[in-house]
Amino acid sequence: MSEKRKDYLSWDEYFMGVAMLAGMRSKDPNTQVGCCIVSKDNKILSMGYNGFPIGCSDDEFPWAREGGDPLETKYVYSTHSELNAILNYSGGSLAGAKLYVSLFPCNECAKAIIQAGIKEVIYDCDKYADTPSVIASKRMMDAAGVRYHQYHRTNREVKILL
Ligand SMILES: O=c1ccn([C@H]2C[C@H](O)[C@@H](COP(=O)(O)O)O2)c(=O)[nH]1
Ligand SMILES: [Zn+2]
Repeated sequence: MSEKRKDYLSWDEYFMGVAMLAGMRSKDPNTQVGCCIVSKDNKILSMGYNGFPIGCSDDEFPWAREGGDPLETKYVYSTHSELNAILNYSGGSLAGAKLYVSLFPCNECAKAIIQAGIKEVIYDCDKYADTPSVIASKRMMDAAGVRYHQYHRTNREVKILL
């Protein structure tokens, strides 16, 4: 009898891979963020990516990062991947869940994560670690007992023909 496969994805690879795949739906030209929320017993509960709210056209609202008028930048309109994933969940409580995300959550997402009862955050990139937003995020998650740690990249290449 043949043995079971040995090179299957680990749970972390699987969930971070799903988060990264979700991020590939983002229309943000600079930073695409994906998120995957998982139950304590490793079941996927919800996913999300950064984008504009329903009814706010990707073609009409601005994707710019800078400009004299804040109303002409994406920041005042985009819904973050973590918030989308939390809001996309229609199954009841997310208490005790884990959240995989490709970018460290900002302070606004940290508030939503804490209030949803999510207990663990696994993130990939932390490129805004020095900003007040991420410093505040870590401060709030520390105070609220939300654990966070960086995903350990395995450098496994996953090829999917679509
Ligand atoms: O917690 C977060 C923080 C940011 N995002 C999204 C919001 C924006 O669409 C991009 C960041 O764009 P930059 O050009 O790198 O400033 O990331 C998120 O989804 N979650
Ligand atoms: Zn955020």
